[in-house]
Amino acid sequence: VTLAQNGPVTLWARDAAHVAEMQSSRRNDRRLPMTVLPENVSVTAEIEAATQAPVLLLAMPMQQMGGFLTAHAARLAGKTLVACSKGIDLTTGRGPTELIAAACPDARAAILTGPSFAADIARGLPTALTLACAEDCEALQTQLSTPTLRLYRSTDPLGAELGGALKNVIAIAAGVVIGAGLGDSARAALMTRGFAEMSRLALRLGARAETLAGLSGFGDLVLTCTSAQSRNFRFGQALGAGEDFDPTTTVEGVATAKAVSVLAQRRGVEMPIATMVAALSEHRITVSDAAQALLSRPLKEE
Ligand SMILES: NC(=O)C1=CN([C@@H]2O[C@H](COP(=O)(O)OP(=O)(O)OC[C@H]3O[C@@H](n4cnc5c(N)ncnc54)[C@H](OP(=O)(O)O)[C@@H]3O)[C@@H](O)[C@H]2O)C=CC1
Ligand SMILES: O=C(CO)COP(=O)(O)O
Repeated sequence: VTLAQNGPVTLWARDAAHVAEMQSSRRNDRRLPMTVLPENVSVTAEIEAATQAPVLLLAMPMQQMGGFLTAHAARLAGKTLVACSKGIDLTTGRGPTELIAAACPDARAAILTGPSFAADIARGLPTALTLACAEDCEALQTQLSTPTLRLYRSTDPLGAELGGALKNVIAIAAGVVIGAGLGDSARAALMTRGFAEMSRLALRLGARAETLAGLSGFGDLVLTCTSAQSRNFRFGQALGAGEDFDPTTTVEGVATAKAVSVLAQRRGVEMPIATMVAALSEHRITVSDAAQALLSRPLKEE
């Protein structure tokens, strides 16, 4: 919706019935209710039509991306593929740009990530994001920025994608704290120690500290841990309150917590909060046992 201010946009979706509905109503009531699609957004179910452009934005749940890339690898060769997903693929332990590089080595991989709710961007509210690509991406930065969507460029896609993936895990923990009535002070402690463990893993994997401190890391951590608009936060809140949560809602932090626990263990990086979130999401531990386990860790220097 926001990119349509820069020129024509083609929106592809996999479900032909949903596409027909969007073409006639000019809205995506299933996914982004109340938003009218601008006239120069054409909606199609034909992947051929959607892959004519040189720049393609991939916006799907992380655990679906590997299958999509493999299925359409031939069509995606030579394109600039901008991942908008946040997470770590459970099967391979890879982030979005690493998945793209593995499935489509001839494509240019970039990631667009940072504090932003789709509904806010569509309403034209001011938003700032990180656009990261291993190569120079100044032209792409200009192409994808709009009067209300301000992109900062980075040459550290690994750091950007790890920040975006890991903040969802900490947001679940923040939601648990609030849902269980453990208080705002506990949430602030979890966010800070969460940021410490996000940075510890990311730096070990080769990311840059300044990327973690930027929009894609710290920025998105703050948004997701403090807003009830976040699905990861709300999922955690339900978990903390012992309530059910709609299983069809995309909650990226659940699979990512599992993937992170494996990755951290393999690399010998301590990630106590992510490990607790993985255990809580799988109901292997109670909220009070998780809180107790975190509080009783040996005292250390900050
Ligand atoms: N929503 C937000 O505010 C933000 C989301 N993101 C990230 O974007 C990613 C997607 O999230 P979001 O759009 O909110 O999730 P939703 O669950 O709302 O929508 C998922 C979309 O992906 C489509 N999809 C699912 N599986 C496939 C597949 N195998 N092939 C093609 N399309 C598929 C769905 O199609 P269908 O309708 O047919 O099911 C749907 O259009 C996540 O990684 C999320 O973290 C990042 C920033 C903000
Ligand atoms: O990534 C997001 C905000 O930057 C969206 O968060 P949720 O997926 O938790 O809704």
